[in-house]
Amino acid sequence: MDSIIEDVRVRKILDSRGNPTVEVDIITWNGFGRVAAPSGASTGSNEVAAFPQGGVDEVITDVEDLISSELIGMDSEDLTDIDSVLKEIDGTDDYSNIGGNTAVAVSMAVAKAAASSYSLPLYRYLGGNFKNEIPYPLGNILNGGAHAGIHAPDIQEFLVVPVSAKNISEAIFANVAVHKRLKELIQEKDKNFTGGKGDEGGWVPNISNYDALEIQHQACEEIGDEIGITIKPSLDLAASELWDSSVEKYVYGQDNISRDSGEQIEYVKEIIETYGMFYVEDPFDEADFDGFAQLTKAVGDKCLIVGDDSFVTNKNLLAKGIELKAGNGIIIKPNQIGSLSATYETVKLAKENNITPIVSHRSGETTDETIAHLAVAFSAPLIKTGAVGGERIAKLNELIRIEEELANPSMAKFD
Ligand SMILES: O=C(O)[C@@H](CO)OP(=O)(O)O
Ligand SMILES: [Mg+2]
Repeated sequence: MDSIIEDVRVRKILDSRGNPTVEVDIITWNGFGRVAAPSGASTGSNEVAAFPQGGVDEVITDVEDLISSELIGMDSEDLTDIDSVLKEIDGTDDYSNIGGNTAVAVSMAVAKAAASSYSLPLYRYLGGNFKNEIPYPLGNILNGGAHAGIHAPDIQEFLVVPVSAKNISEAIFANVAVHKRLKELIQEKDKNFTGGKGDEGGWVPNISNYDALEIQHQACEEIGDEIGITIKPSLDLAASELWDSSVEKYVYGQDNISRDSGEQIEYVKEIIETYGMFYVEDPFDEADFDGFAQLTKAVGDKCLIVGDDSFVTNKNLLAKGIELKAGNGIIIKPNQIGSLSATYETVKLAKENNITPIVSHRSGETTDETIAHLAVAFSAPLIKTGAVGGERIAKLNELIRIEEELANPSMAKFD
């Protein structure tokens, strides 16, 4: 009774890029859940459709009534049933009628409302009482590619992980210390740098990919020595954005260099070895499972090789990746797949096969903090959610609050 859905409200709100997105409220007899959907700029081609053709406005005018008439009276605890109902209402394979962002916001808001109906935080409702591990934050310190303007490095994300931090506060402040130091190092390389930032709050300088890798490494070492924590560099190459199928090459415009698949493998391998990369996401085009497999075989024992656009949080694509050994990590973004139940199934399959799940934000975000709860509930050892910026710190600060609530908190362990 406490968790029966009494009302569903959908509204149009702003995201961090100034684009419209949906926010959903689910009201139960004794609870309330609110979730806003994020959106990507470098999206995988197999992601579900974010919105119907008419965009967020169509969701508000047509879709809201359809959803609320079906969901009112259902029990918010029956999430898999509710996710099936949403799929039925939509009637397509990719949520192109109601929008994957609408579906996922409803799905996650239903889970939050169920948790709230029993006065539980979401991470505990989903993960149970014994959860006590906090994920390490992957902080974004320099932005390039589709998250930045022209003359930025081609590599999309230069990230850092404070792998020996003892608690989340130490971890988060280590990341921002690197972010701050990096600004000083950029100013030495790019005399015209005005302090500009990209979509995820990392700096956007006019420097080469090589220079960016060098100062990323330097900033990690310097801050690590100063505060006594090991901080490791990481990358998201978002290589589908670099792949030009007409010439079958990865095009690095900022460096004026193109690499074929074999050269790309060598290039990424060399970067991992030279800089001691902890984590490398999307080093190849989303369809190049063979490239992923070769790199994983060569350096997968010392670096996480992570699929984002290749897997799009889809358990069937992950199953193919497992079979081909195309990576040892998977990015988890609920809005790529359109429901919390499907997200969970993918996480489960990953864990059963020793594939590390990394819960992640999108480049277009809101101040919604739900993914912080998901990362704890799923026992994901890493969360990728930026280092600075209101929509990024919403998740990081929530992790500080969650850690405070846990009985015997510890940082996550890597298997
Ligand atoms: O590629 C990525 O991993 C993400 C988030 O960092 O970017 P986007 O949301 O633009 O897909
Ligand atoms: Mg990515």
